[in-house]
Amino acid sequence: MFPQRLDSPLAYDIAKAMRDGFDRHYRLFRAESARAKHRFETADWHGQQRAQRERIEFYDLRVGEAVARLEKEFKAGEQPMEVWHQVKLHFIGLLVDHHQPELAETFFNSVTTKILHRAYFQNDFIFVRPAISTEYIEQQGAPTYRAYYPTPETLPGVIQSLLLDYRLQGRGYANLERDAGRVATAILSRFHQVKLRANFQLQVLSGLFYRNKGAYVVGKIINGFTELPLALPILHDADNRFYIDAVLFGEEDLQMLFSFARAYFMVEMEVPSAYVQFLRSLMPRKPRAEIYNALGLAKQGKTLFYRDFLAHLNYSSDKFRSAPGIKGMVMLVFDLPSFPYVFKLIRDYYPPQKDTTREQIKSKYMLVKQHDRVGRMADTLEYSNVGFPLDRFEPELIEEIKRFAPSQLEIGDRDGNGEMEVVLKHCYIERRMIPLNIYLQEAFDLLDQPEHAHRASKQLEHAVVEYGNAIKDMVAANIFPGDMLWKNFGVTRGGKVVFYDYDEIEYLTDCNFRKVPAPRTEEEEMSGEVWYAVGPKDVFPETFGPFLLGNAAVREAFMAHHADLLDAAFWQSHKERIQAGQMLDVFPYDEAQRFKHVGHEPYF
Ligand SMILES: Nc1ncnc2c1ncn2[C@@H]1O[C@H](COP(=O)(O)OP(=O)(O)OP(=O)(O)O)[C@@H](O)[C@H]1O
Repeated sequence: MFPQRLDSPLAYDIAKAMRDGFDRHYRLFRAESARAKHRFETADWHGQQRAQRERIEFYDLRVGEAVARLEKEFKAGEQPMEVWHQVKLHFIGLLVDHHQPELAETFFNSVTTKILHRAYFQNDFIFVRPAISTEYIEQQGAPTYRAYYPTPETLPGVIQSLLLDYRLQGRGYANLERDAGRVATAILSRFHQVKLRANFQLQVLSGLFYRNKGAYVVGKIINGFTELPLALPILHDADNRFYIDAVLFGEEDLQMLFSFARAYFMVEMEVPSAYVQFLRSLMPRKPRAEIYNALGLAKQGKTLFYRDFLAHLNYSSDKFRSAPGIKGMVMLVFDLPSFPYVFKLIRDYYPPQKDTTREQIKSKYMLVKQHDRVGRMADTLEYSNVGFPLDRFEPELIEEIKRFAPSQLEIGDRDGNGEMEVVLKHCYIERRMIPLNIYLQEAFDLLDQPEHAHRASKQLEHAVVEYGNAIKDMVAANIFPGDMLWKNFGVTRGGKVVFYDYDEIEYLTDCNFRKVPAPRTEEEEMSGEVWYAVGPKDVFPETFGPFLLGNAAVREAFMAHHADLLDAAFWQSHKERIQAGQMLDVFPYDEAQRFKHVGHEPYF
């Protein structure tokens, strides 16, 4: 019910305290993101990763502080409905000229739902959809992007200015002229058969995107009606001078850079919605939720994801079902065929070989969230008490949840609107992929059909090579996947192989990689059992083969490219490298795209 009067000073004070709470959050978030520049300039790679990890916690800390303040100063939880109606309206008023109104609304929802009791948890009090528009928000003197208007002749010079406009301090570019020339050559070779139009221009976001050991210029080239997305990775050479490593062009390359399987960027932004709008023009198929996530604004990502999900439910009629593939021993996984995500519940009981607990599993998922995911570990969104319409579930799936995760399930009319809901106490949501075992099986099936055999053998080889590359990228980032069976990996739309089963994941540096000892007696040799003592963190890489390489074609491809994964020395040497403090680059683009491999010299 819309209040007739806005006359409660208390409601105003509560709204104001909420906005102050949000402003404090964004100030700290932004300051931490801004410090990424200095860490990049000074090659503080460990600091960069630590900050990426720690920034994830900021939101919950600030929500907790705001809740405590509202309870202490205003006894907010005891205020009647009339006051809360007015709080929301005052809050809207306070956001009129705000530069992050969508984030502030989400913050309001987080704080409000923590304070109001479940019976009160009504959509009237929170922002079910945005109240304030994010269109055309501008800050004087701090434009979201910069535009440059070169001709083919001035392009190298313009690119030099474009790079210098980021005002990176430190040891400077090793050879700015060379790099600008290479970038200009790459751009002109993309446009050499087309007429350059009067509006030919480069637009680049005014903040650099920092992650791990890289900083990225992100923008687009416009010519006539064509727009070509562009990104330039800036790295350090051995003398800590900067250089441009490659030019990434087009939506696919940008999607790789912004993949859900990578750590979040640090970007200093006054108006995040304007960044999202610009990035969306580069990757129109990427949901806004994922773009907010990639920018480190995970709570906004979650909010938008849930809104998209509810909208999708309204415009679809299929049913939630158990996900295709081999069932998990610790996770119960389901999906909605028309929706490209899976939902994962932790089971209440695990078979004896899974010596774990709900808390341990959650901590492994948290480890992955905070770690550099190197393009090989899917990000997860974590939800509590999430509701789904009961009539959209296959009855078998409800039975499965009742049987294997009863503690997580509640069925009832939570909103009192006459519609029965399935409420799941805790679940993870992640991008759906094709499980690698299914992908391989499809290839095996086709191998027997002469007209498809060639394509199938290529598919198979690609999958096996990518699988090994995925493991090696994780190794580079100090991750031992634990359970390396095919079924624990998925194939993305872009053909990348990504890991998604985290319950046995360990830091590589915590594992003990060993060779199987030589048998001392004939009985030991013949026993067929593990006769040697095995510590809890011992790993015997040479024993992986029998589980993975039963199929001859798979074995051949694997041994040709990744035989080193079966050798304890390979793992041990990486462990020692990491222990010595070295951090490897895992580039979000193909090795072949790097300038050092691109043969042609610049035109200039
Ligand atoms: N992101 C995903 N996309 C598609 N299918 C998935 C995804 N995540 C999980 N699955 C399916 O659900 C199954 C179980 O998932 P997961 O491996 O996470 O569970 P688990 O209980 O940890 O498995 P395990 O028994 O190997 O420990 C997978 O084998 C796969 O078939």
